[in-house]
Amino acid sequence: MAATIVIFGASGDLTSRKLIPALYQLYRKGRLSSTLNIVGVSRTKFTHAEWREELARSTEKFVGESFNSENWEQFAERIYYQPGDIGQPDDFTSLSKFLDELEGGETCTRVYYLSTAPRFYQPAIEQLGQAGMSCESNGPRRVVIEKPFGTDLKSARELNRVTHEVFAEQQVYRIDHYLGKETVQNLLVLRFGNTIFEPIWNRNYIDHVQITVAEEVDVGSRAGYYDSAGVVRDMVQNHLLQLLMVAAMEAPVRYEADSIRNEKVKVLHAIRPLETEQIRDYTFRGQYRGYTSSKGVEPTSRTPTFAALKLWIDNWRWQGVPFYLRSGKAMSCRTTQIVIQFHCPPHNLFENSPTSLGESNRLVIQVQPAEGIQLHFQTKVPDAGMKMRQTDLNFNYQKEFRGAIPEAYERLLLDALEGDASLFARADEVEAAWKVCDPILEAWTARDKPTLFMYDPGFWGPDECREWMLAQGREWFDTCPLLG
Ligand SMILES: NC(=O)C1=CN([C@@H]2O[C@H](COP(=O)(O)OP(=O)(O)OC[C@H]3O[C@@H](n4cnc5c(N)ncnc54)[C@H](OP(=O)(O)O)[C@@H]3O)[C@@H](O)[C@H]2O)C=CC1
Ligand SMILES: O=C1O[C@H](COP(=O)(O)O)[C@@H](O)[C@H](O)[C@H]1O
Repeated sequence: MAATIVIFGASGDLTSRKLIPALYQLYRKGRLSSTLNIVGVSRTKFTHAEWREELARSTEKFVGESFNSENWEQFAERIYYQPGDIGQPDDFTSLSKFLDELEGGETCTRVYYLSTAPRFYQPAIEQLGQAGMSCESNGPRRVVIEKPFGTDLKSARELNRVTHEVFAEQQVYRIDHYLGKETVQNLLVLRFGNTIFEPIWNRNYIDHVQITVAEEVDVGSRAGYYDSAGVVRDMVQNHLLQLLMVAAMEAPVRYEADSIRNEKVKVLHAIRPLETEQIRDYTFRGQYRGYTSSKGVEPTSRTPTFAALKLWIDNWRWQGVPFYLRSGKAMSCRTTQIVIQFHCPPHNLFENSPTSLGESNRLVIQVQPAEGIQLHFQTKVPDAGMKMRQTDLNFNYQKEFRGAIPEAYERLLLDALEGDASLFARADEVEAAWKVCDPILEAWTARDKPTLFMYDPGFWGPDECREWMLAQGREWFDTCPLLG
């Protein structure tokens, strides 16, 4: 079936940096229908040709060597631009007419991608409804909504309510680009496509799980947005909780959107709610030195750029196993990793048997940038009695498959066009994620809020966070992945 993707926020950063490069890569790989049209909408007065020229420049910059100008010219023939303001109903009438003419009245899949500031999600959805553009009489109609989906539980519920007045839930694709990352999907394969991991993936063998999303970059040019959001809204509510769900969920019955999302949301429901008096013991907030000098940030800002949480999942599998989540900007290196830390052996047979967690088995899932998996285990040192040493088995995606790892947006855009919502968040899922985060956000802004610890850029967050872990007999896995 023919398809049209309509991008609201056409002149914006996400469109030029991620969406169009991803669509171009899909085209280059022959994965897009030859009848796909791409229509950009924003207020800037581009002609079709001007927008194509802009995109040629940005796409060349962002896809690097894989850019081919001949190929681009063919791809660009299907790119159109329609100026429009989300606040103007007439602009939706004109857009609807333009799309109908472009599609020639044929049955056609339409995907509306909301890549604008979050305050425009609700009006854009309402306008699409008023213009009759969600009606599926001439083919499927879907809406992709970028993150953040709300700023707390109340606003997320309201956005869901408004969305559901116009689109049925199966038409709604709430994006979290971490779910489009190859290694996150590989975690599903690791867990449910093998027999050896599932029997040990529980409280009997696992001491704790660490999920780290460390960024080397600071807030950069997004300081204005970031200062009102902070790390919990920007990273924890979405990306970190998604990683936690995939690591902790039960096996879905089928690889199909609702089976997967049913299991994921059960994990969120099982997270023990943090009582106000526990927030001080179970959460940790930090800010990198120099943050308040960034352009767009209040000099007195107390916005956290670093967070660490200790969460418990109250179910049969995970009882007694803490999940540590940590994320921060301006840290030592860029790394997203999930560490499954196994218990020490129950009996010390050898002279230097592992007696600390740091020496016992550990499975490290490197989500990015050195995509891969490492298993740390003990081996005998040759010719040295029964002395042992920690070593690892190392699977590296790039070495194994010798191809570039596709951008998350490639997979997600293709899935949205094909109607597969498995890697998108469902309404109840985003609300349940806010239910986990709201008490933290409230306690962190209350009068007697916990200390905001400072850290130097280029480190693993505040020293006090390391000490907090050590006091629990555990250590953060502070290792930058080896690249190349
Ligand atoms: N950039 C990124 O890396 C990421 C972004 N996101 C999310 O994606 C969304 C877009 O982000 P980003 O591209 O960075 O934002 P930008 O500020 O770069 O772009 C916003 C876009 O919205 C358009 N716009 C603004 N007002 C209107 C209006 N009244 N009617 C129609 N269009 C309008 C702007 O164009 P014009 O002024 O021409 O109208 C522009 O194209 C945000 O929700 C963000 O949170 C999520 C993850 C990463
Ligand atoms: O959604 C966001 O994600 C990016 C990090 O994404 P990654 O794919 O580069 O890991 C983060 O920098 C940004 O603040 C946040 O809004």
